[in-house]
Amino acid sequence: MHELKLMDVQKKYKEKEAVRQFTFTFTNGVYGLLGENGAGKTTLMRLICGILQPTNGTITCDNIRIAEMGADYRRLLGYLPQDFGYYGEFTANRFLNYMAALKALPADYVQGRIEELLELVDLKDMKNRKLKTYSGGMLRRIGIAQALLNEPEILILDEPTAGLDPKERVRFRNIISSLGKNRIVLFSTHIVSDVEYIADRILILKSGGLIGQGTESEIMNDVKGHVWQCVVPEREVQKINEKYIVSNLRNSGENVELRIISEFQPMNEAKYAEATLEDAYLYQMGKTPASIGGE
Ligand SMILES: Nc1ncnc2c1ncn2[C@@H]1O[C@H](COP(=O)(O)OP(=O)(O)OP(=O)(O)O)[C@@H](O)[C@H]1O
Repeated sequence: MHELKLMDVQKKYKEKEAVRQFTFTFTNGVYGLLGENGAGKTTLMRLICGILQPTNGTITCDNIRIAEMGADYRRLLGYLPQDFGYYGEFTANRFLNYMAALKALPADYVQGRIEELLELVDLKDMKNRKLKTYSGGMLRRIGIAQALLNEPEILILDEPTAGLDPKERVRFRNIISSLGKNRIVLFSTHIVSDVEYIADRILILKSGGLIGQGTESEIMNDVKGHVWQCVVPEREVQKINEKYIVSNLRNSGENVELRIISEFQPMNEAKYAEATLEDAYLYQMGKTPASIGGE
């Protein structure tokens, strides 16, 4: 088992601070990195993969700086970039063989490994079809398969669910869950339900800073008692929206049913409601970025 440690990691692009004071230690398990577009997820992942160098701070694997480990670190790593490129004219089988050659994997190992991976991502029957005929979900699954060719112990997946339909999301979740048992799996998303159930720990990134982290129940605990439901006339909605975090809003005749996140009862008629992970995320997003660290 490896220990991947980020200590006070900062990445600046000229004046833009894309990642700030990021401190966290990863060990085996599935980590869901949640944040809106532009939060710094891709930058953080590229730093972890050694494609970008931090402006400040250190990234170590088992107490050795990853920059010093070079090829030894790359051997541990599997990466699915957000803008994962593929050749439409290649069949899945040919593409995986090509990627295996780029990774300089031994030929006698490759064919068996490709068969295993095609089985894992449920594309065995499609292996001789050209990638240009694949759906978005199938391409993402082939992307995961190529990242797994070298049996990585650290697997980084940048927005692996982008563009997937609900059925494909479920399939993806099942694949990820099975992978987290004996490696570090870090995947990013801006969709709360992607991290539900499958991430052992959730990391919430806002403006480059880690504003919250924990298991799903730890993250939910923070918002418990702060979620309220009430029905108000439509004309009051705008005022409430300006004052509180409104996590949901549903028209009901002349009135509107609101779900409000607030540490205090927002109005006398407001009733306490059961919190969801979406509420917890919005509650955390209300906080300002500051490094809170974590194990
Ligand atoms: N090469 C670059 N030069 C300058 N600014 C950059 C560069 N790459 C990213 N940024 C900026 O850094 C911030 C973080 O970007 P990043 O791509 O890491 O976020 P993200 O959370 O992955 O977002 P998305 O999901 O939209 O890709 C953004 O404000 C982005 O505009």
